[in-house]
Amino acid sequence: MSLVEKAKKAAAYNAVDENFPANAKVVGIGSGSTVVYVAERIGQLANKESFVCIPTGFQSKQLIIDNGLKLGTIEQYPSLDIAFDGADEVDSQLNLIKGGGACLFQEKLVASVAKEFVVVADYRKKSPSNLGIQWTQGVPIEIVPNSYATVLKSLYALGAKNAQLRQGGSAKAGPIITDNNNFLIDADFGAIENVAQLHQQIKALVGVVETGLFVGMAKKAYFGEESGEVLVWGA
Ligand SMILES: O=C(CO)[C@H](O)[C@H](O)COP(=O)(O)O
Repeated sequence: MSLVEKAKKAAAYNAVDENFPANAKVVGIGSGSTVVYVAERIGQLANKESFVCIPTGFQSKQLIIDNGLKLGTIEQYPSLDIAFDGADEVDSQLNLIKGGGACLFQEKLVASVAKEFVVVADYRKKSPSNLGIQWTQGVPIEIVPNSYATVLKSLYALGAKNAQLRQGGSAKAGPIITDNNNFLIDADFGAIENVAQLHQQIKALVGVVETGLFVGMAKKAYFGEESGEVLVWGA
């Protein structure tokens, strides 16, 4: 197992071991490569029949099923005891950039209704100061497909240095389609001075479904370090 992979696993296992509520009934499972280890660890719990897991997308749903966990929907369970998810970048205030894996909207929906939201990541995700320094691919923004041209134009007006419709690359000709049948834009604003304000400005654009800026939502962040230790930010 590579150093990065070991770091992801250590962060995920620690986060579950230290935060999983004994009497949890509804648990959010996020998306990405680090959350794979969250689902694995939760799948090892002796009481796994006593709670239901809510996914943040297709991959997440498969993780829940593959680990023998009970699958539920956010429509059935609109309030969660805890949610775990990865991040693309985390600042010291626990603001996040998310959506690198294109699961943005459902990830925010699940996190927004969880009593506790715990982030799991490897050492590369820590921002030295502002968001946008470590993750330079741009802020992911989920949009209604036919609004892409107007939203792109507006993002440049808001100060984006670069904004691109995310393409499927060799896996798909044309833009990526999210789990909610939307498009994604990645907008690079450089180092973000005011995360909350930028989120509000982008969110106000017609056609924007949700931004990948998660402001003041996470309670804790667990980082697997290169040394093998786990660093915890937050309460
Ligand atoms: O936001 C996400 C998906 O949209 C992921 O949580 C984020 O990209 C982190 O992924 P990984 O754990 O693979 O680094």
